[in-house]
Amino acid sequence: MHERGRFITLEGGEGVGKSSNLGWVVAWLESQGIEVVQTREPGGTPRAEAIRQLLLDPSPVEPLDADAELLLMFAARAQHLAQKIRPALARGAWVVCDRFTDATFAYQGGGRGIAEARIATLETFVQQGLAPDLTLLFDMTPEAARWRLETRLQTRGEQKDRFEREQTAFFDAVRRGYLKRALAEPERFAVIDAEPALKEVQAQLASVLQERVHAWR
Ligand SMILES: Nc1ncnc2c1ncn2[C@@H]1O[C@H](COP(=O)(O)OP(=O)(O)O)[C@@H](O)[C@H]1O
Ligand SMILES: Cc1cn([C@H]2C[C@H](O)[C@@H](COP(=O)(O)OP(=O)(O)O)O2)c(=O)[nH]c1=O
Repeated sequence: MHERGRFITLEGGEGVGKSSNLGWVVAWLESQGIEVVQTREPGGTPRAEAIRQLLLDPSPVEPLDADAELLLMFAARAQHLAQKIRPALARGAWVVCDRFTDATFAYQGGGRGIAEARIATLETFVQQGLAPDLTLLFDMTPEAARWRLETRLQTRGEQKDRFEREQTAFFDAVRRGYLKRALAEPERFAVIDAEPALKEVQAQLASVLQERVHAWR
C-alpha cells in the first residue's frame, strides 16, 4: 500500500479542454472508490486565489515583471501545498489539480523566457521533492485551441485574462515547453490528443487511468 494518496495534474495551453475534462477524471476515480480532492493552480485556497487575481488581472495600470510573476506563482503554490495538497495526500486522499509546476516551466520558462535552472531552484525550495505521480498533458495546436477559447469567452460574456491576451508565438512556445517536459519524463506524462470530440478525448483518458490506477493499487 502506498503511504500517501496519489497526485494527478492536468496540463496544456489555453482552451485545450482541461476544465471540461477535470470533473470527468474526478468522477472516474471516485467510481473506483477513491477519495478525491479537486483543485487548481494558481489558487486552490482563499489566499492562493487572492494571488491568482493579481496574476490574471489584465488591468493596464502597470506591467507585471516576469520575475514577480514567477515568484507569485510559487507563493500561491507554497500556500496551496501547505493548506490543501499535502494534508490531503497525507490522509490518503488523491489530489487532482488543474495545472501545477509544469505550467510554470511552460509559461514562465517557454513563454516568458526565464531560464529553466531558476525555475528548478524554486521548485526544489517550495516542493521539497513532492511531484505529481501522473500528468495528463492535453495537446493540440494553439490555433485550434484559440477558436475554442474565443467561443467560450463569447458564450459566457467573459473578458480575456492577462495570459489569454498573449499572441500565438507565446502559445507556440508554451506548447513546445510542455512537449519538451513530456519527452524528458515519459513515465510521469501521458500526452492526450485534445483535438478530437470530447468522447474520444475521454476514451484516451479512460485508457490511461485504467492502466495507471490498476498498476498503483
Ligand atoms: N474535445 C472538444 N471538442 C470540442 N470542444 C471542446 C472540447 N473540449 C472542450 N471544448 C470546448 O472548448 C472550450 C474550452 O474548453 P475548456 O475546458 O474551458 O479549456 P481549458 O480549461 O483547457 O482552457 C469550451 O467552450 C469547451 O466547451
Ligand atoms: C499554474 C500556472 C498557471 N499559469 C497560467 C496559465 C493560465 O493562463 C493561467 C490560469 O490558469 P487556468 O485557469 O488553468 O487557465 P485556463 O483558462 O486555461 O483554464 O495561469 C502560469 O503561467 N504559470 C503557472 O505556473
